[in-house]
Amino acid sequence: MDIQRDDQNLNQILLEETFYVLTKKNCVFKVRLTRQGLHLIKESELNFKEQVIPIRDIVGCRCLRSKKQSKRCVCQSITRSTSLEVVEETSGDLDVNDTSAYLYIYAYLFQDTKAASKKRERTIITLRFRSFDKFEDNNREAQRWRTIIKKLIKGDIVTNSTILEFSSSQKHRESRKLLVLCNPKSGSGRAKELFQDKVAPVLEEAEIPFDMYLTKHSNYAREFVRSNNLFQWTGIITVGGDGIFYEVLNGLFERSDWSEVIKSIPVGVIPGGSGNGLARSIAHYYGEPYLPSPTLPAALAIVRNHYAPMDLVRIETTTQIIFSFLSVGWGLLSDIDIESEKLRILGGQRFTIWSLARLIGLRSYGGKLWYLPAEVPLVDPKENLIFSNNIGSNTDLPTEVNLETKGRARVDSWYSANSRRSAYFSATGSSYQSTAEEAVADGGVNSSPQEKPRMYGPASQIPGLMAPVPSDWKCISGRFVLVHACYQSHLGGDLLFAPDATLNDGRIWLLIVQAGASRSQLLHFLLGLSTGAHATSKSFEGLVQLIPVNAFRIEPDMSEEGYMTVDGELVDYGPIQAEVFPSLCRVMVP
Ligand SMILES: Nc1ncnc2c1ncn2[C@@H]1O[C@H](COP(=O)(O)OP(=O)(O)OP(=O)(O)O)[C@@H](O)[C@H]1O
Repeated sequence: MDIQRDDQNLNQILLEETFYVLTKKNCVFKVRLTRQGLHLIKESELNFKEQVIPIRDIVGCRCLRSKKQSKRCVCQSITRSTSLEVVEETSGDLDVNDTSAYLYIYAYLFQDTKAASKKRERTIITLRFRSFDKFEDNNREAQRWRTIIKKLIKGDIVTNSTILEFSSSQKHRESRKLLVLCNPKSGSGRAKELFQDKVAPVLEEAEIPFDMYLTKHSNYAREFVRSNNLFQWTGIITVGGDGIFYEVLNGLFERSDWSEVIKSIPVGVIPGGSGNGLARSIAHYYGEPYLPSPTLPAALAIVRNHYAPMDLVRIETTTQIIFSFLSVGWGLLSDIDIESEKLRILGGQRFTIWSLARLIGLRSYGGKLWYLPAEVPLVDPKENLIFSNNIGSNTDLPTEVNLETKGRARVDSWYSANSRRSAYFSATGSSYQSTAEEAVADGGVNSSPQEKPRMYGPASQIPGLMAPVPSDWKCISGRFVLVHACYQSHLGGDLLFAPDATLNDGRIWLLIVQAGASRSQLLHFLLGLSTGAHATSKSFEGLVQLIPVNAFRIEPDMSEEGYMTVDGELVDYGPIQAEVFPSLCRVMVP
């Protein structure tokens, strides 16, 4: 019953208007706005067709006016079609003869024709309000639609009384401002361009301002978040790989006000590095198409104002405390990650080549592994694995839809609104801080790098690293090819490590491969990591264990040398322990 009421609520008509397509005789569109989305209902003499643009696919909308046409050159063909150019209503360049108000609605439609070809397509719907003689009246109508659409995108409650409230001249004002920290050296060194070309345009469409800082050196982002007043921003975005996110996260825990910050300021990630495990995992949990445009689900996550709690893992080594969001590694996978650094120039292929090299010169490491098995799952992972809100848009919309209200005689030859080709308007108040400029907003970033900052964060619930392990922990001792823990589904863009993991399942997924496996078995295991087959296929039984745990400790044989990594970053080789803190921070999700 509740569901039915919800459905009715979703389909309640909030706004409705009739528009016309003047190029097609007698083609009338009824456009309705409901909590579910924008309904384009085509009514012609012969048929009736409804297409819905779900609210969750809409990133933003803006009201514009048509631009004054530049004077015709005498040599210009009079038959050349003039495309509509639009400007802000405050522009001195507007066409005063056209009193229409144009509402541009930007959407990224989810298309799920075949499971293999899920994708999002950018579409612009243009509604031309022209029923009144005066621009002010047309604009009031357009602004009313814009305000309500923006409220729905943000997830605000829209009632009949709020609609009335916004039918006056009240305009939507954006209250968000983001801090963007970009590592220009990550991946192939194109993270800044990636942000400017792929993400900034979506933020502009959503009219979300941001301040962007480029990191100048390793640990820059960490120092930045540790020492600046973060409350001037409503969210922090990292652009780069998992390394820059790791810096930001640990910088947050070096603040005495960490608890308030992680509760009130969500973090988001734009994948631009060579290791993008977190971004890939978030797209996976929410059923968002990741390839060929990995930045799009991340950009949508930022504009949608949706946050989800994420587990963090507190790591203790003999020298430091770390807060980790992705992984702890010892053995084969860490060796490949760290030692292939010297082949960086090869891009992603470095991992494949070094995997083969490491299989030929296979190593194992002696030591002890203790773990505390996870109790009954906090949530059923199967229920939670893919949480997709994607309503297939069921649309066959072109990339532009231009509709107008009936009204005054046409004053221009209309069509071709902003499209993929369009230049973007600058978002109000956004700033780019170049590498040449001082990035220090509050003057604190470069202060005393020698001083080791204190790590705050929640207190450990398990005995310290040097204390005996509790009796209910299990122990495996011997030689290991690898022990790798991960708390996300994906360890990297194409490594499906823990197929059942979710953002906040309260679990660490511990992968154990003991010595004794043949090279060919290990080759199959490494190949299986790309699809998750290592965890699901029976052929790996006895070779590979994937155990959900709440905490673990590794004590390597210190007479041997090796690598240990946390979130892909090298840490001191030696005893290490980890415990999960469920839902400790909030991340932006699509
Ligand atoms: N301006 C900079 N110059 C050099 N190194 C930087 C700079 N900014 C950040 N770093 C360091 O680069 C490291 C890797 O960053 P990131 O994860 O963003 O990219 P990546 O390509 O995925 O890296 P990797 O493949 O090494 O994990 C981080 O540990 C960070 O400390």
